[in-house]
Amino acid sequence: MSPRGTSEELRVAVIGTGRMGADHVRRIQEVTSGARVSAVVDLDAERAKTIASRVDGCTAHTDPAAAMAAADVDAVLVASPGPAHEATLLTAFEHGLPVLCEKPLTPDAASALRVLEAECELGRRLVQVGFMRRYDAEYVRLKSLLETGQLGRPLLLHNRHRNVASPPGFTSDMLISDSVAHETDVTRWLLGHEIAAVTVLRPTPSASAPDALQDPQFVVFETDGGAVSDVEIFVNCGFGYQVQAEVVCERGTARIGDGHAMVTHMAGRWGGTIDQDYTVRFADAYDREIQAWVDATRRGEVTGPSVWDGYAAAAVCEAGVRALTDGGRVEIDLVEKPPLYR
Ligand SMILES: NC(=O)c1ccc[n+]([C@@H]2O[C@H](COP(=O)([O-])OP(=O)(O)OC[C@H]3O[C@@H](n4cnc5c(N)ncnc54)[C@H](O)[C@@H]3O)[C@@H](O)[C@H]2O)c1
Ligand SMILES: O[C@H]1[C@H](O)[C@@H](O)[C@H](O)[C@@H](O)[C@H]1O
Repeated sequence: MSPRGTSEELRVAVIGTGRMGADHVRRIQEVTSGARVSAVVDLDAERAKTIASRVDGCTAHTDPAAAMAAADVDAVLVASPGPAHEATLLTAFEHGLPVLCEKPLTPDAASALRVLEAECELGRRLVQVGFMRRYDAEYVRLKSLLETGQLGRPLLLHNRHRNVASPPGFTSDMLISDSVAHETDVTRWLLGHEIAAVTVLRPTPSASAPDALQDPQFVVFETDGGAVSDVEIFVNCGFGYQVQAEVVCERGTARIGDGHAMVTHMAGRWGGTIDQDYTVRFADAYDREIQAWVDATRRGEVTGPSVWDGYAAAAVCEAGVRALTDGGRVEIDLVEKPPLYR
């Protein structure tokens, strides 16, 4: 039963129908069971209308609050840009609507903390944050292996995060706040530690990077559990979308993301293909993430990455941007974890 109690299927309002939002509309309609899109919202009215016209009975809006007030909306999927998330989340709280909020929860620690305080005020979780790597089969296997304890204590985590090319308007700060946001969550989730300090090294930028973009960057996290996690972020690597992780433990190592699913031998060469973007590399993870959210919401539960995870990631990214700008090592000071998230 849906939370508003009127429909067997979860009726979802998708807010922001750009690249991710449009893909999630398709996913909910064609892949996910137990849900349908009943409303879409975009500041661009034409865009909202075009996406709505693909779905029977779906209404188009330009104002998120109007969509959330509609009687045929049980839950909200937020896929607008990060700076718009706080206002939408607070409105969803007023209506008691469960939310799947694309990363980042919000772009900075202060706004993330306001969302956290508002959810604590409600006294129950409503939000799952879209850190979809937690639903990727390879990451899940790596996490399961670490949990068996066979490899011993994790000492180091090496992450590589490469995009073919950065979109227009992508800034040096965004390599951290938009891209490394994923590795802040992966580090916290895989190791079960909070990130206590961050340092960012700046190699000479690639000639392929657009003007003035500091690309690549090398980010080093120190965790409160004594581990070190490093991230190569390179968003104009040109050749493919690559996300890799290797954990070095006391008694062995484990590595994912080599993309060796199929190896071909032909014309004097051997090798395979490399995915070109996240919609392909993480397609299965998005499918599982949205299905898990729909299933939990229909049971009246909230699972997955929480507002606390979103807040911690925002605080680490903010410190990372400061480390990039000012140089040196920046410590992260989180508020005490509220009981709602323990
Ligand atoms: N999990 C992932 O791997 C992943 C991948 C890409 C993007 N994202 C996240 O998804 C979100 C959207 O990214 P995108 O690449 O689709 O962006 P986009 O720019 O393609 O689309 C954003 C859309 O939101 C609309 N919009 C802007 N402000 C709005 C508001 N206040 N209310 C309603 N609509 C509004 C814009 O008109 C646009 O159509 C971001 O938070 C981004 O970080 C996550
Ligand atoms: O917003 C996108 C998205 O989060 C992708 O998963 C990541 O690889 C990109 O670097 C980022 O710009």
